[in-house]
Formats: sequence, C-alpha cells, structure tokens
Amino acid sequence: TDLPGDMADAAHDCAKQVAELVGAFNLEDYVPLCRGWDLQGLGRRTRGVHAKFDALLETMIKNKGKERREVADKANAKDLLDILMDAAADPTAEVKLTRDSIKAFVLDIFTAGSDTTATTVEWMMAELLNHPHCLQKLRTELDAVVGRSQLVGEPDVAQMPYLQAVLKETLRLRPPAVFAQREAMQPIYVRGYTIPVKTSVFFNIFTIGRDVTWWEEPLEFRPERFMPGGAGEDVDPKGQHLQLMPFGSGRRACPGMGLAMQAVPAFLAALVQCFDWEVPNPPLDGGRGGAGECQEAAACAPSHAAPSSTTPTINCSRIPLYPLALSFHITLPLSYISISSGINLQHAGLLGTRILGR
Ligand code: HEM
Repeated sequence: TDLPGDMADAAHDCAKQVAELVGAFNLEDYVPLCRGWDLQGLGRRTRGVHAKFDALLETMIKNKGKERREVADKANAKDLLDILMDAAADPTAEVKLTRDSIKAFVLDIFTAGSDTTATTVEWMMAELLNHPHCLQKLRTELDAVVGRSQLVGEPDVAQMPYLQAVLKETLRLRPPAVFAQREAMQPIYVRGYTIPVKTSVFFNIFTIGRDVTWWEEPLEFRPERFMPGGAGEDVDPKGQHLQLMPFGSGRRACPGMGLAMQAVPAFLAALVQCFDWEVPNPPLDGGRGGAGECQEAAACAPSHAAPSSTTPTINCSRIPLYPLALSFHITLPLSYISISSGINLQHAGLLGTRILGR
C-alpha cells in the first residue's frame, strides 16, 4: 500500500509514540494513590495515539477498498492488506476476520516491526562510525562479496559473516527491545524466591547481553566476538542461547526475527556500500567523538537521545541507486510489504529517513 507522504509521516510519528509510551515510567504503577489521575498525561497521550492510528488505518483500508474495486485483477500484485481483506471477505473462512482484526494486525506490524528495526540500523551505523576499523572491515567484505557494480541485497547477507557479526554485536549491546514479559501460570521457585501464580515477570534482555559471565568486556563493541574463535561464535540470537535473547525466546518469541535478520543487515550494508559517512568530529577508534556520545532515550525501543549528525555522500556511481533512492522517499514500512513466498517487508523507507534525520 503506497501512502502519501503526510500519512507516512503520521504513521512514523504514531509508531514512535507507541514505543515511547510502552517504555515510559508510569508513576501510577508504583504509587497507588496516584492511580486514575493521569498526572503525567500518559493516558491522554495513549488515547490520542489510538485515535490517530485508528484514523490512519481507516483511511488505508478505504483507499485499498477503492483500489480493489478499480483494479479487478490483483492476482499478481497483492500486498498484505489485500491478503487480509481477501480473508475478511471469504465466507468460507474458518476464522472470520473483522475490520478490527485487520486493523489490529496492521498495527501490530507497525509497532513491533518498525521502530525496532529502524533503531537497530541506527545503532549499527553509530557503532560503525565510532569504530572505523570495523567499518573498514565491513567495506572490505562488501567489496569481496558483492563488488562495486551491483547493489547489495538480502541474498548476500548469508555470504557476509562480518556483517552478521556487526548485527549480532549491535543486538547484544543495544537491543531495541530491552525486556520481554511473561506471566507465571503456576507458582515458581527460583533461588529461594517464590514467584506466585499470575505474577508478571520481566526478563531484562539488555542486562543479559552485558553479563560479564558470558561476555568479556561487555561494554565494548566488538563484532569479532561472533567470528570464528570468538566467545559468541556459536551463539544464535534467535532465542536458543540464553546469553543473547534480543528477540526473546520460546513460543512467544518475536515472529519477525527471520525477516529482521535479513532486512536489517541488508539495509545497513546498502548504506555502507552506497554512501561515504562523515562525522564532524572523527573519533579515535573506539573512543568518544564522532557519532559518539550516543545515549539510549527512554522508550521501548531505545533510540539515540540526540540523533547523531552525520553527512552521507554518495560514493558508488556505478551502482543503480534507484531502489535505495526510492526507499528514501517512501517513508512507511508498510509501503514495501509484498507477499510472494512469504512476507517481504522492506522497511527501508522508514529506516532511511531515520538515518538521514529527515
Ligand atoms: C531488530 C528487530 C526486532 C527485534 C530486536 C524484535 C524483538 C522482539 C522481542 C524481544 C519481542 C518479545 C518476544 C518475547 O516475549 O519472547 C518481540 C515480539 C514481537 N515482534 Fe519483534 N523484534 C524485531 C522486529 C520485528 C519485526 C520486523 C516484526 C514484524 C514484521 C516483529 C513483530 C513482532 C510481534 C508481532 C511480536 C509479538 C509476538 C507475540 O506476542 O506473540 N518484530 N519482538
């Protein structure tokens, strides 16, 4: 679904606000006396985002309905919304999809899949700018695997172990989702503590990735940990190894992880391949300066408190930049959803505009 720029901006704004609201410190959770007063205005903001998102989704569905009536044969160009609307219109469907379920589904993808991926690309770029030798290694890998006459894409990721290591190290040190939550279904006894039934249990993904038991000098950005011989060589971030759980684990682990592990590194690689990145105050390798001074802002998907200022300049004249250039102008993840052999969500637009600070 292609959206006009103002709608894309509105969606971007909503997704960002949701991430902030989910991660916000809420006094009412801790001080019963404050309950119901909405002293911080979080309830008001939540209702505002809800109304804005709902209006946006209504417009998308109406536009899509109109488009579907005008273009009869959509067999070869169905996007996610088409699939959902087909399912809703199918009288034989086992589970009847309502308009609300369609909206909830789209909203889920917006909120769970956009800020997380955008933030990861931002942090990857910031860490690389602060560690020029890592950026150089990645460039060398890119040159060897992809060359300079074609644009790197998702199929190349499997051949690029260093790129994957940069992603894993970023997810370890800067996980976009800092905690996951479960509810105890029965009383559990852990190290002398009893966790009663129905207790909400949060596990801290952020702290797990920085645990010295598993990670030497955990605050250092070192993709080499995940290369052969490194402590993380065999560690899979997809929830099998408890010392690294950026996507959670178990039955309710992130369903978008496979997609994210492909699309995020591919997009970052394209940014590295196609642009030279300059920072006003180049860092000593690993030191402060440059994009340095990056801090997490309070949100569910912590982003830079102050966006780094970088100036990308195009450096590959022979690469057809059309797909990337296009992505910079379409600023909504959903505009790139297509369904062929599965969902192929290229949220490049949102990621691109965030990186470029537009
Ligand atoms: C770097 C990217 C991403 C990270 C780090 C991430 C991380 C997470 C985490 C930690 C959870 C909670 C898992 C748990 O409780 O065990 C989660 C849930 C979820 N994620 Fe992601 N995610 C990412 C990208 C995506 C994408 C691209 C999508 C969809 C296109 C997505 C959709 C979801 C959904 C729908 C849930 C809720 C699953 C449920 O409750 O059953 N995520 N994600």
